[in-house]
Amino acid sequence: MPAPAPSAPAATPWPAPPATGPVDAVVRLPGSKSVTNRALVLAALADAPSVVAKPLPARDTRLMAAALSALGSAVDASGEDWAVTPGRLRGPAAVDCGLAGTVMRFVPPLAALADGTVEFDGDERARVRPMGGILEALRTLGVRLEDGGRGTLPFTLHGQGRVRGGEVTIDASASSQFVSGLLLSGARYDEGLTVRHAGEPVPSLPHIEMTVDMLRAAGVTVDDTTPDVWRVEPGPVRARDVVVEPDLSGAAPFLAAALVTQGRVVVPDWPERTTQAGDALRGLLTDMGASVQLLPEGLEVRGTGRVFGLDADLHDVGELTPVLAALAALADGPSTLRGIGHLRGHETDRLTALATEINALGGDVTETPDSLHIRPRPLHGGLFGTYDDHRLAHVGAVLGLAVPGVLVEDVTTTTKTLPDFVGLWATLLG
Ligand SMILES: O=C(O)C1=C[C@@H](OP(=O)(O)O)[C@@H](O)[C@H](O)C1
Ligand SMILES: C=C(OP(=O)(O)O)C(=O)O
Repeated sequence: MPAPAPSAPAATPWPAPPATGPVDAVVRLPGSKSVTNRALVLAALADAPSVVAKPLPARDTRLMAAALSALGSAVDASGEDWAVTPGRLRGPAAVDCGLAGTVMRFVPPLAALADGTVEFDGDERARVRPMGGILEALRTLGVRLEDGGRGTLPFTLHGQGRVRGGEVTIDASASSQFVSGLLLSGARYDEGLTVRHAGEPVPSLPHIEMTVDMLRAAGVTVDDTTPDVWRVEPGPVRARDVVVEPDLSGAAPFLAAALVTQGRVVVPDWPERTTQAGDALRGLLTDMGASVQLLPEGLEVRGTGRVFGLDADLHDVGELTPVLAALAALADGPSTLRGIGHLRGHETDRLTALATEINALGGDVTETPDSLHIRPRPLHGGLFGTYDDHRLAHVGAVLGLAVPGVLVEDVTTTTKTLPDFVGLWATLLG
């Protein structure tokens, strides 16, 4: 087993800058994590070389590039666009998943096609993220795996160079990434793959739609006509150059700043149509009182002076919860964010982390197993814990716009999905 990364020395807390007036900024965001990591996996499985243009150059995507390189592809991630030349999938290899759900759920089904042993591990916190759906499915498909009976990282996978495929039934209520991961590699299994979900509803369905869309664009036949059943036919994955859309979920803290400061923020290149969960921000921020317009120059969000409380089911777009919770804590009225029990298996238990940290600044947040109730109260400064979670750092930054003295415990957690959050935040504030 590769040794887990040594724990980093304690970070120096980052003083979240208070806004001195309404923000008025154009914020250009790097590529979507979800699109980049799907594009990289598909490029490594493809029948010829391809280019992933405008990828996200951040920790999660660099870990994906490293994993695919370790398994036999040539991934040149040295430039602005990344070139992928697929190679014969092979072990022995060691895959560091970091804290990336996309790496820990998308790479094992691909590694099952490799010839040789592949060892998977990740950060300490990655070792408690749910993996059951992927590990059980691979075992059902005849892939030999050793996980010490834990059902989580670390584990060793013994690839045989091929997977017969067929049909698996899994419980994907903990993460849509179980389904996405299996579908992404399924066309390369001898008989293709049918994935059936049995259990509580699958979260983050737009992310599965993104997987299906990107597979179809690569020439794979996918049937998703029956709810909770997805079928990928066996066949080649066609090489195709992809231009990655900006990361719309990563836009959340910047757009939130427009509401908090009664300012204006424009995010260029916001796609007219997309499967990214972050697109739901248009409706959600409107519900919270913003004026939101898709203009030729990008998505424009203006604060109107009011921040309404929000009552919303975020089951499909859970990754937006942290920043919406920050806004809710600063709103004019109470909020209920529902359908988000699965966030307890994200980078950290986000429901407990959000309640604990907002309350530590004087807030009034209560959690149920799958929701947060947020009643705004005057907040005060203090240390805002980040739990290695990029989106918790975003929350500290948004609160810090309105509350003097917020210290974000470890702002470097943001490098999971943004190479330079602090720099972009400084641009935002002028
Ligand atoms: O497939 C993806 O790219 C993602 C799926 C979602 O995961 P869950 O279904 O585990 O929530 C989302 O929260 C995560 O940020 C990215
Ligand atoms: C849940 C998230 O990430 P991951 O891809 O690691 O699951 C997230 O980015 O909010």
